[in-house]
Amino acid sequence: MDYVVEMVGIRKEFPGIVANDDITIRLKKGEIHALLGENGAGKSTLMSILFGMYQPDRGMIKVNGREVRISNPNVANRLGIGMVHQHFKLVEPFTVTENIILGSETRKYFFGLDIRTAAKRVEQLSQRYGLNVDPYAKIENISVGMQQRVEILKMLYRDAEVLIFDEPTAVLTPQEINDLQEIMRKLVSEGKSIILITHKLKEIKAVADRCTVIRRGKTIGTVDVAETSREEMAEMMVGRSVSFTVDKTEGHPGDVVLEIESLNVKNSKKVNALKSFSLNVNAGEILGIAGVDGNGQTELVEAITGLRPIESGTVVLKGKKLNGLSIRQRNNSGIAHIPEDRQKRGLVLDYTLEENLILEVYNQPPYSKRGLLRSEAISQHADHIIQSFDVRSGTGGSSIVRSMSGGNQQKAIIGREVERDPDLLIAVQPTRGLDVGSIEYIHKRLVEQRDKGKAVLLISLELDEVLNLSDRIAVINNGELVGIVKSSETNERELGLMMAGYRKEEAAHE
Ligand SMILES: Nc1ncnc2c1ncn2[C@@H]1O[C@H](COP(=O)(O)OP(=O)(O)OP(=O)(O)O)[C@@H](O)[C@H]1O
Repeated sequence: MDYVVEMVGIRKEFPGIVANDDITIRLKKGEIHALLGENGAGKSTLMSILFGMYQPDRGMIKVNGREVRISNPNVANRLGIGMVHQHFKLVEPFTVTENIILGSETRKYFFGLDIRTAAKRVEQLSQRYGLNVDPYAKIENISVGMQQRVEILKMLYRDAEVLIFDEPTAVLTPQEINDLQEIMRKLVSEGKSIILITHKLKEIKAVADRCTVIRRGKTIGTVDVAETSREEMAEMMVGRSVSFTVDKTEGHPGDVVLEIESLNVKNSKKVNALKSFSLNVNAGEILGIAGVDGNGQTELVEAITGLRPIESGTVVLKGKKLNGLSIRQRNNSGIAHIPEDRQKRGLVLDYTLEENLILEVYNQPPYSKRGLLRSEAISQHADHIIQSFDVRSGTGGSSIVRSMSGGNQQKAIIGREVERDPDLLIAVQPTRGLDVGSIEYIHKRLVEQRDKGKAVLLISLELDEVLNLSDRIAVINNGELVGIVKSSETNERELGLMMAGYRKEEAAHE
């Protein structure tokens, strides 16, 4: 059998946890091979080993049939292995070509003598694989989807034959996801081989040939994707059957909790991002915002939470005007916020999990008394959240958050915010990067919040999630409210049209 990469019996231990415990995965030439596993199952660790960032404690790696030792990423590159990380590693003020040659530049390139030759090669690669990237564009001026293509070009420029994608669609819009899938198909049709880490079973069904499932550091098996259902893969992954729909009864909305009236807000480029935007969210309801990324959702959340100034209009929470209040004052007024960017806004990565779980309340009893932190209360609080939200990490509350898997970081934030018992819970992309088992769990917790009488404002780019979870859906387009629909009376098609700017009545006739 023609395997381009074989990883056999890989073991990797971190303090307090065996991240990879005898894992085996074999990649055939020209296939898209999905790597599926729960949050913290050990996928990123395994791929970091293949990319030379970690050394395995045990096990063997073969590339094109030859046993190799991959001591660092340069060795991986030389062996034809490239990786697109979850968080891109690009220099914003540089151009596409400059970013691509960075690290592989010869003296010639460095002194700017031959950027043009490099740009030409970038252009050729871009055309060959249908990437459509302008070699001279600056990174700061191109979309996230384009930036990802630059990362792909970086691998191709270094003649990578094996391409590792670590949750590549987590940051993409639905259209960009389709485009990326096309690109992947093109790459394998030209003889490249792909390992795709993803939690999205739909995507695995759409593009992958085979799928290796791991659970808690161990290989469960490798299956042929065409012959395996989504349910079967989910069950292999979490060890129990998983429901893909949200179980919820009819909501019982109460009084208005959040009142937004004629809100005008500018974005970072000083362009109007919200235009006379009005919306109410009631107690006991989940109101979902549906929209293509970049249509004002981020600015809306920032205006409510105090991260962005309001030009005009009002934001009122339970009868109290929030305009002009500080972020802390708003927090104390009853707002909890699960932010879009968990690493930048949600966590202090070099703090412990315990410390992260009291970020907004560390100065309040029972966590501090007469200016002193009370470690026992802080530990108990952390243990409670770790237990009830199934947050997995090496050494519990004392784990440094940076070392935790992305999904477990997210569960920690959600636990922290829900436990604050807010009147309004703003959840932005709450299940981004989470496995299906955790998504099911988080959805239940959000519905539980609703049933307890909280107002939940959900912002998600996953239309499935908005439809499944919300009671009412507000569609936003270009900073304006297109309309509000009941989720029980709409469907993906109608929402899609409204997201493109059609009013509800027009969408019905399209
Ligand atoms: N550098 C490290 N130091 C200590 N523990 C680590 C380190 N890297 C990973 N871990 C732990 O190893 C386990 C596996 O993590 P890994 O990131 O490989 O999981 P994953 O399957 O990629 O998860 P996710 O889907 O959430 O990204 C986790 O419990 C994580 O906390």
